[in-house]
Amino acid sequence: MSDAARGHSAATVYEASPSSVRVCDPGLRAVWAGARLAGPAFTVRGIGGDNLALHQAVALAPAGGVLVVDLQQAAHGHWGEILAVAAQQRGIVGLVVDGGVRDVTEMATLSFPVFARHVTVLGTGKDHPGRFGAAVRVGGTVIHAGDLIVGDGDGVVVVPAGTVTDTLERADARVAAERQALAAIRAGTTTLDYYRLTPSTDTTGMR
Ligand SMILES: O=C([O-])CC(=O)C(=O)O
Ligand SMILES: [Mg+2]
Repeated sequence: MSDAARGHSAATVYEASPSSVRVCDPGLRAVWAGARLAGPAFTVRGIGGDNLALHQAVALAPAGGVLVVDLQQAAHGHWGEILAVAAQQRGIVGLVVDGGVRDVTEMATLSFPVFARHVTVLGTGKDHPGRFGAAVRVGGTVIHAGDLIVGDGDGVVVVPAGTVTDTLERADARVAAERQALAAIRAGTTTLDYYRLTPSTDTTGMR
C-alpha cells in the first residue's frame, strides 16, 4: 500500500473516524485477491458502455492519483490490461470504477489494483469524452477530487480531503490500541474482559 494512508487498512481508516469517513457499497470489490490502494481521487464521469473517458483519464491524471470513475454501474469491460499498463506508465496508483472491467488475471500479474462492480468480457465503444474533476457518485457515495481513497479486500472507503490528517492520526492511535488488545488476548484475556463487555444474556447454564 502506498504511503497516502500510512499503510492503514480500509477498516481501520473507517473505524478511526466513522462520522466523516464514507464507505462505498459492498458491490464494489477488489477484482483480484490482495489488491489494495491508497491515494487522492482523480474523478471521472463517463458514459456506461463507452471507455473513451478512461483513455483520456489515464493521460490527464497526476502520478500518485487514484482514478475514481462513474460509469453508471454499466456491465461492460471498460478497463483491462492495456489501460492498466498505460496507467502504470504514468504512475497512477489504481482504479475504482462503478462499472465493469476485464483482463483481471493480467491485472493481478501487473499488481495494478482495481475495484469494480462487475467483471465481464463485454467490450465498449470509444465515442464519448469524459468529464474530469467534478463530484461523482461511485459505490453509492459522493466523491470529490482530492478525497483520500483507501481500498483493500474489505472494500473501499473515502476520507474527505479536509479530514485526512485528523483521520490518519486517529488511525495510528487505533492501531496502537489494537496492538495492546492483541497482546492481552494472546496472553489469555477474554475479549469480554478486555473491552469490559457485559453480556445481557445469562449464559452461566450453557455448556
Ligand atoms: O478495450 C479496452 O480498452 C479495455 C481493455 O480490454 C484493455 O484496456 O485491455
Ligand atoms: Mg484488454
